[in-house]
Amino acid sequence: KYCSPSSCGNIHNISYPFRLTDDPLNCGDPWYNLSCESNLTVLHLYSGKYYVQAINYNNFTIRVVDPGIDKNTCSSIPRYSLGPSNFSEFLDPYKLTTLMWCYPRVCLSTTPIVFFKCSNPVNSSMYVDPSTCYTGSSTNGTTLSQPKSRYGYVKASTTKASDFEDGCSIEWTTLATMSYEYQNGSYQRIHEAMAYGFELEWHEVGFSCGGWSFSSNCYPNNIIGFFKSLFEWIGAQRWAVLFVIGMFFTGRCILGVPFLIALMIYKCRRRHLSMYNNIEDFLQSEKNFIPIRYSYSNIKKMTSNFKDKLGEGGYGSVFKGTLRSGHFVAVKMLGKSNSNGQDFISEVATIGRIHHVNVVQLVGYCVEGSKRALVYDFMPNGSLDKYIYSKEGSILLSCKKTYKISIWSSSRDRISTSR
Ligand SMILES: Nc1ncnc2c1ncn2[C@@H]1O[C@H](COP(=O)(O)OP(=O)(O)OP(=O)(O)O)[C@@H](O)[C@H]1O
Repeated sequence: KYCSPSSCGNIHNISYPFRLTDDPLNCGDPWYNLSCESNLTVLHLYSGKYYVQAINYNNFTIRVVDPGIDKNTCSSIPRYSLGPSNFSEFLDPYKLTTLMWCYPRVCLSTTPIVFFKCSNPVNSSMYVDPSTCYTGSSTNGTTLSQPKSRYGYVKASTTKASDFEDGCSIEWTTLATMSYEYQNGSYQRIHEAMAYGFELEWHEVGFSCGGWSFSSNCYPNNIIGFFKSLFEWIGAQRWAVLFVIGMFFTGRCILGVPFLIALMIYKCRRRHLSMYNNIEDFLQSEKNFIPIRYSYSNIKKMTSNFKDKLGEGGYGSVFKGTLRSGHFVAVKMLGKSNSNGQDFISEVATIGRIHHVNVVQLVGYCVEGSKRALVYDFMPNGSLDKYIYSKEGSILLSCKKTYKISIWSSSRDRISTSR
């Protein structure tokens, strides 16, 4: 219904329900096919081909003319025979109907034009002698092409059985849209009306599918009908559908990848944040016991940018540092920590609380993002294990002293060797 209009010859507005035979299948209604032949728009009616003169979409009428009629040649006669009975009397969406228009002063109707052949001359006002048209005078009903024994007449109105004159038979009929006053006029007027053509009406009103409709097809109102019309629609719009699917997947790729990256970053940050939260919560709850908190820049400063490395333990490297007071410290950088900061928490929670002459003192700590450090008193003689597990011959401690230290030592090995 929404296809752009087609055109052929003088007819430029061929649109729904009409369609040209070459138009796309989804355009127009197949019941209203027109063909374009030698630049003339043709309507096929029964076995005849009629030239379309005009299509009026406001009053739903199409005007056609018989190709045999030439408006300048009075002797031209219709090529095809057609009568009112060929058209529906009802408002039928699939059939054209004859029509009658009545204006305030005049009524126009699609009138049957009946061509008679009679064996005797007829004296009736309804029977018009066509020979008057091209001879200028009556030749008693004979036309130039007719044998003298037969008399030709034309009657422009609906013909009942009682209208038949003796010895007359119908040769052929055609239609012309004309007013009533033309019906009783001369053959010239009747010929003019035939050259104007006849109007037929189509009916869009009352066209209801009652189910799933697609283009001019109607499908039953059930699931199968729905899918049939859906697939037909997809078939007709396949380029648009392919475009939308393509856009969908392209969009997914373009937007999906950054979205995935953003999601991963978010998840990662959440994990780290929860770890930091664990530590911060612990520090808040234990603030009465725990030692000084240093910033990471403090740590860098006190270790002169991690210049002097003392050793490497299970959790990271230990560097020598100096506090502002001049006091030496050992700074343990917790690098290989477990994910939720438990190692840091347990170290601070245990060592931070212990104040014993034999246990190395935790002076402070640093928590800044993923950077964590523990600051201990510096033991100038190094780790106890250096003495306990030293190679044979280099033992500096007597057995008695080693035993004494062992008794005093806690589960941790940070015990002052200076004692
Ligand atoms: N307070 C300190 N004073 C001087 N040196 C230290 C101090 N703490 C650690 N060190 C040095 O750093 C090294 C590593 O210490 P760290 O405590 O990290 O390791 P560890 O005791 O061997 O193992 P773990 O990580 O399981 O405790 C020690 O061997 C020692 O030489």
